[in-house]
Amino acid sequence: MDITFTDNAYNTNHSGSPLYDRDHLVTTFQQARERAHQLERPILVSITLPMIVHDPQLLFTIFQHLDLGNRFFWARSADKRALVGVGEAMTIETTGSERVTTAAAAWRELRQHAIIEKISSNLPPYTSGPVLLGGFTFDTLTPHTALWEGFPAGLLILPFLLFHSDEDKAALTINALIGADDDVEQRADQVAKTLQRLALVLQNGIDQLAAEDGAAVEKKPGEMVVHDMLSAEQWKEQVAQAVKKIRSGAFEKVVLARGVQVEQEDEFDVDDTLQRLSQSYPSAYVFAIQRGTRYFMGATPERLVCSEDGQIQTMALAGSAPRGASEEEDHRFGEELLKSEKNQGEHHFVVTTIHDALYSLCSRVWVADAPRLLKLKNIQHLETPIMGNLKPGHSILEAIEDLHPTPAVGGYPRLPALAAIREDEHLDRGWYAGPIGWIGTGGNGEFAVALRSGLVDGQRATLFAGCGIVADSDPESEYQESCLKLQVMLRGLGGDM
Ligand SMILES: C=C(O[C@H]1C=CC=C(C(=O)O)[C@@H]1O)C(=O)O
Repeated sequence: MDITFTDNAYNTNHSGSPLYDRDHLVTTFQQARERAHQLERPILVSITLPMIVHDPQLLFTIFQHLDLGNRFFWARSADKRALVGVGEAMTIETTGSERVTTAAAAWRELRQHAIIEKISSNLPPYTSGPVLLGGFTFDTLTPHTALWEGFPAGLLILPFLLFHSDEDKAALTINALIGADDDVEQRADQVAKTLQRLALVLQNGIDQLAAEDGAAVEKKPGEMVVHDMLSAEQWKEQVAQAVKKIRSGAFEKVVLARGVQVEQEDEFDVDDTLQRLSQSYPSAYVFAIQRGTRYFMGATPERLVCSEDGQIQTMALAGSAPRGASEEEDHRFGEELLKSEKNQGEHHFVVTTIHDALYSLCSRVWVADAPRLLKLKNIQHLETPIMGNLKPGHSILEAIEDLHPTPAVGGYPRLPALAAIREDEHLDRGWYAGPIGWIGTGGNGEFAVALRSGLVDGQRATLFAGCGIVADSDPESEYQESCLKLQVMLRGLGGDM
C-alpha cells in the first residue's frame, strides 16, 4: 500500500471546491493499471483532497443532484464529525455467520496493493484515505424477507466520492478501482468532469440551494398512518411469555422488538428527515444508507465500538426511563432509573458481556465504576463507558464480531436469548439493531448499533424498537417504552406524535 503526501499538487479554491489536476490523475491511474496487469487483479486508487468545511447535510443534498448513485450519510453533531458518500467504487457483500470476518479479509486484500494519495498533510486524521461504509444484519439465522431486499447479511461500500469532515478540517476522497484493460484517460476524464460539476454546485449552487430552501413554502407534513405489525395486545403477550421463560430459568434477559408501518400520501423526504434527526439528537449517530429507492436510516444513541490508533471505546447502554415534563420531574425519573434494581440488572448483563468480549482482544480494559445517565430528547438511559487498548494485529471488525449482539439488543446468555428471539419475535429485524458504521485504514473506524431506525421507501416506512425484558418486566411499561423509542423516527419523518 503506497501513501503519498503531496502538499500543493492539488489545492482548494476560494469557495472550498476541490481543484484537481487531470494529468496527475492520469499518471496515478496509469501506475495502477500497470500494477493491475502485473498482479492480474484490479487495483484500488484512493485520492484525498482538502476542502473547506461544509454542512454535511448540504453535501448529501448536492450528491443527489449529481446523480451518481446511492448516497450514504453518517454524522454525529456533538463531535462535528461527518462522512457523506455517493456512488460505489466497489462493494464487499458477505453472507452467513462469518459475514464480518469475511468482510474484514476482503478489505485487507483490497488495501494490500492499493495506491493511496493524500494531497495534503492537513486532512481530517481518522477518515482520510479509503473508507468503507456499511453494516450487517442483526442475525444471520433469521430468514431474510423481501422487506430487506438490497440489505444483505454484510455490506461494506467504498463510495466513489466521500466528503469527510471534523471540527475544523474537511476533505474529499475519490475512489476508483482500476483494471488492467481500463482506458485510464477516459477514467480520469470521468472523475475530472464529476469534480468540475461538484465545484460548480459548491460555487454557485450553495447560495442557490440555500435561497431555494429559504424561499421554499413550508411543507406541511402529510397525514401519516401508522399500523402496528403486531397488535399492542399481541406484543404485550409476547413480553409476558418471555417473562415466564426467564422466571423458569431459560435465560436471564431477552430484547424483544416490534415494528410499525407508516404511510403517507407524499414520499417521505429523506434529506429533511436527516436534518430533523441531527437537530433533535445531537449526541446520536445519524445515518442513512441507500439501496436504490430504499434508505435504512436512524439516530442511534448506542456506540458499538470506535477505534482510533489502537484505542477502542465502547459503552453499555440499557435501562430506560422517560424524560420528565419539568426539570424536577426529569431529575426524579433519572434518580429512580439509577436506583432501579430492574434496570440496573438489565444494564449489568451488558457491562459484563462487553467486558468479557474485550478481554481477549485488548491488552487493557477500563470500565467506569457505575452507570451514568444519558439524557436524550424523550428518553433517558443508563450508560457505562468502556475502553480498551487493542492488542496489535486486531481490528475493529474483529471487535464487532465479538461484541455483537450485546445483551442491549440480544439478551443474556446470548445463545438461548437469540434462539428465543428467532422463535418468538416474528419479525425480520434485518439491519435494525445490527452494527452500522465505517472502517478506514490503520484499523480506525466506528460502528454504532442501528437503533431508533427504520427502512424508508417512498411513501412507506417500517420502523423498529425493542426493549430489554428481565424477570420483573411489566408488559405495559415495556410497551410504553417501545413507543418512546419509535417516536424518534416518527418525528424524524415529520410526524407530530
Ligand atoms: C433495543 C433498543 O434499545 C436498547 C438500548 C437502550 C436501552 C434499551 C432498554 O432499556 O431496553 C435497549 O437495550 C431500541 O431502541 O430498539
